[in-house]
Amino acid sequence: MKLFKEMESADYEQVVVCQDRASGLKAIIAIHDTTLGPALGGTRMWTYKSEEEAFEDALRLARGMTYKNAAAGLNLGGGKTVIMGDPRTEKNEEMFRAFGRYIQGLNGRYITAEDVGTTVHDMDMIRQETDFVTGVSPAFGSSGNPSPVTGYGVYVGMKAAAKEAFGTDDLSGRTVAVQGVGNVAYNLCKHLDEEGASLIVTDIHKASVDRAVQDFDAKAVAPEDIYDQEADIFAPCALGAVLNDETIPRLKARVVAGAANNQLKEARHGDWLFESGIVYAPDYVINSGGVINVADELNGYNKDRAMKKVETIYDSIERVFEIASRDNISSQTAADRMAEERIENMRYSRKQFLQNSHHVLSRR
Ligand SMILES: NC(=O)c1ccc[n+]([C@@H]2O[C@H](COP(=O)([O-])OP(=O)(O)OC[C@H]3O[C@@H](n4cnc5c(N)ncnc54)[C@H](O)[C@@H]3O)[C@@H](O)[C@H]2O)c1
Ligand SMILES: CC(C)C[C@H](N)C(=O)O
Repeated sequence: MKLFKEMESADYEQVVVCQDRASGLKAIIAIHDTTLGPALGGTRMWTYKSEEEAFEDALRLARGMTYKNAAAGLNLGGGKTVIMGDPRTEKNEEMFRAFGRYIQGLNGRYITAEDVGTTVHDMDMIRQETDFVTGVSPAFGSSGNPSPVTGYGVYVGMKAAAKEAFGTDDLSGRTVAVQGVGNVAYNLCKHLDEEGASLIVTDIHKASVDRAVQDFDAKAVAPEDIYDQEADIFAPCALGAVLNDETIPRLKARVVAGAANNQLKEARHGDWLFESGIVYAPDYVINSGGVINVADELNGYNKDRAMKKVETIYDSIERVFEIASRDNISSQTAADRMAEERIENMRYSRKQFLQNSHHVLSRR
């Protein structure tokens, strides 16, 4: 990979490579854009096949956070970290503390939180070395694990997408096929089950599938078969790039609405969904509940305030569909326009020099 060329292509600001031999830390912090404020985005720990794959993931996810935070109306830019390693076997306290020190060295340009492979406990270790971490234990006055709130936000956004497709946001009697029943999707399934939806689930970990079958009377299918299910809604809640040349023709669902980041393999797959009449809830809009929740910590966490803001995901999804139908463009392009417009407007309105500018972190 030609790093500078890649950074130039989407105008990334900074990439920080962190290495600590004693703990085994190998981390890449990617900061995409800080026009709106410090870059907030989680830390993913994953067994990447190569360094190149890790860099690509960090860059893509960081850019996604810029759009997510902008579309959610947060005064935050976008960034993300990936740690190379197996989250089940290669974690240790020293690793997260070394990582925390690197974050502290960025002096507030980047704030972290959970993502796939990291937990509240990991954030607590990072917190020992830096002020710039969210999603730590509630005992510290923090919001804790963001996944239940992300799951609730996806549920709220799914209702808005259902309204667009079926004329009603009532999910009772609907069938939802869920790919990956991990932290977020388990919580999503809980809300769907309570509303009376039927669930079809899959996961590469049998224990996760068994839990959903037992708790929600879900039907289990093999990971490869999830795209072919007779369902009203397909909810991708595992990893990215699952909407692609091979899978889109297999979908029977009228709605795609799920938690995973970077669901479209390429931008043209969003156009394809649009042309096929499939209502797609753009990933970074529908899955913004977690970041909305942890961002509230920067003002001193208030759960009611955070949840009220999470409810606005319904309106944001509706707004995206309005723009899409007004301009005859895909929902993904509409969401991008909405986010880019906000960033450009703020870039303009913040152009005056101020000696003591009001910074989100100055309230901490
Ligand atoms: N946790 C959050 O608050 C949050 C916020 C926004 C977005 N997201 C995104 O949502 C997704 C899920 O996050 P999570 O925190 O629930 O992670 P998680 O690791 O708890 O859950 C992901 C699940 O997907 C399963 N999985 C992986 N590959 C699969 C495959 N090919 N087929 C079927 N199942 C597969 C895993 O076994 C796991 O159970 C990720 O893409 C994440 O980036 C999470
Ligand atoms: C809670 C977060 C700051 C990040 C979350 N993993 C996301 O992708 O939105």
